[in-house]
Amino acid sequence: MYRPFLLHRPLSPPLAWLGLSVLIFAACLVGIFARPIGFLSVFWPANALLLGLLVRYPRLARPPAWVAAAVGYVAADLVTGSSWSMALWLNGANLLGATAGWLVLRRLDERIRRLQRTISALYLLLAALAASAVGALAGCGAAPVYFNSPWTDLLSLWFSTELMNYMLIVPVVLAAPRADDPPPATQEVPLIWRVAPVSSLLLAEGVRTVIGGPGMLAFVVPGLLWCALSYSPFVSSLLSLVVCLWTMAGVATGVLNFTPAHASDVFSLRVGVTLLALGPLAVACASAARAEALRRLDHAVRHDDLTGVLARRALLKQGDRLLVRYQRESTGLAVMMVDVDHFKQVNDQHGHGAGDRLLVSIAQTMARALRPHDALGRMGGEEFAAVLPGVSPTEAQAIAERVRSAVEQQAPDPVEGGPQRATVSIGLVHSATMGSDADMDTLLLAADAALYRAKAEGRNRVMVG
Ligand SMILES: Nc1nc2c(ncn2[C@@H]2O[C@H](COP(=O)(O)OP(=O)(O)OP(=O)(O)O)[C@@H](O)[C@H]2O)c(=O)[nH]1
Repeated sequence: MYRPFLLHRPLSPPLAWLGLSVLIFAACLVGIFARPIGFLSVFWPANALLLGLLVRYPRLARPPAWVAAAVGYVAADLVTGSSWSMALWLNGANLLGATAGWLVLRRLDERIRRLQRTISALYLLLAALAASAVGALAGCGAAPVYFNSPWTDLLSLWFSTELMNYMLIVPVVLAAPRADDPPPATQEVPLIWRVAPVSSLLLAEGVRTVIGGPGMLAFVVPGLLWCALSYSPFVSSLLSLVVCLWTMAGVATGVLNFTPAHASDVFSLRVGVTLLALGPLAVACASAARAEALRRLDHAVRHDDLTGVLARRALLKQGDRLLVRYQRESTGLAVMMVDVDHFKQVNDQHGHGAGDRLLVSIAQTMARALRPHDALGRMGGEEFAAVLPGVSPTEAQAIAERVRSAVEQQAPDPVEGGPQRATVSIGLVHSATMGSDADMDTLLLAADAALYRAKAEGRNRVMVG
């Protein structure tokens, strides 16, 4: 069964704001302890987490969220020994930066925000640029006051660090799976192909450790692209986060054989590494958009566009599959053909629109009366069919009777002047009575013959073939 990564059931807002405060506090502590003494941290996840959560959960983004985040930020600074004035200045800049990014993303269509559109990566870059620029401009004046360094140094350091954090962390928060996501397409991909993309990343890591030099920064790009084509945007952005942070850590510790010659090269390195992640992110978004379009197309092809039940061909295919399986398991299955009685009169007396509405409501009533694993389809016009797997002939008859009675008792058309009552006639056959070599066509023909008799004997009844 598909397990969501993040909780779907929404927390009550006060609890969510409290959680946000605690999360920001913890994220700041992580950033502070990763911070080289007296200067800003390279890894500062708090702002990107705040931006990601505000965009992902619009219900959270109300004034108390900013207050909660501010409490988390300032508390973390105070417990680690910062002065009040420094805590207020730097965290005011943090909040302003995250707010700028939120303003860019907040009104976008949900699918863009959830990285399921090709354009998502560019919007994310725009938001990250805005957030980093605003945060850096608001905070850089603190450099001469608290760090005894020129404000321009802090401007470039803050901007490049923040750009990296936003570009790497926000996609992970936005694309993390939710409980109501459609289950991922179940393609039968052999294990070796599933692990190959991530293995290629590990290989590239090994190769670039040996070769070194500035070009090694891009050695991981083919692996990241392959991952983006093979995995979800969530997994792919998580891998980009790990690879890019590892790149920075590898350069800082000397494991990756490349040392920036000047201070300005550090800025260039950070921005370059960040932008390396943009390509795979764009590919992951485009690939998610394509997968969704294919899913919709497949759904449209397999379902009847008026009633939403299976289309004829899809029902026959599913019936064939079920027949093979349940004949082997010896319980067999039943097939019923259902035809709406005197439907022509509905069209003639109430109009085609009322006829369409009646077909939709009958399909819904039948779907409710059937069991969840029964297959219901529209064969054409006002004729439906259902395949009932794993039932005895007696159980099948009870289900068919339940369907007939549910339609007879369904509420009248809510539109004034619409049809008040509808009934269906049902022809039913069971595979056990048809011989072991009966295929779907044979069962449908027999069910159709039984339906014909149900009509002949007065309609609104079930006849067993
Ligand atoms: N509104 C609507 N009518 C449809 C649709 N498809 C077929 N029909 C109509 O369904 C009617 C079927 O009529 P008949 O085959 O004579 O059957 P009936 O009136 O239901 O009579 P019995 O089946 O003998 O009870 C025709 O008038 C078709 O035009 C549809 O998608 N929407």
